Amino acid sequence: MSKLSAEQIAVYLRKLQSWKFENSALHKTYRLPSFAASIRFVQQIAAAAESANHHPDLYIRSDRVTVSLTTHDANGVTGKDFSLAQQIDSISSSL
Ligand SMILES: C[C@H](O)[C@H](O)[C@H]1CNC2=NC(N)=NC(=O)C2=N1
Repeated sequence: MSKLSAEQIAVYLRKLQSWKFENSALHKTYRLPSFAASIRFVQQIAAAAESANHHPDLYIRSDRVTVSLTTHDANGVTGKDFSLAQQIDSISSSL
């Protein structure tokens, strides 16, 4: 899968909620009620990542989880990143 152009990324970003594109990756920080909830959220993200064979970078800081997505094999953002971002948003809305 080849990386998306800046124009394509801008179009896809409008379909997502509060994701940012920076340094060739998608980023979003989620607020959770507790550190334990952050860990549970990350476990659900991990399951979705394994199913997709597409893995985010995760930064956990107490009640905040920052998700960063890029496609290593393409050295940029691809449809796989947007697809997993949508899955992670739906996980967060079902918490
Ligand atoms: C061999 C395996 O399919 C690849 O390494 C997968 C695993 N997870 C991945 N995750 C991400 N974010 N980008 C990739 O290019 C990628 N490639």
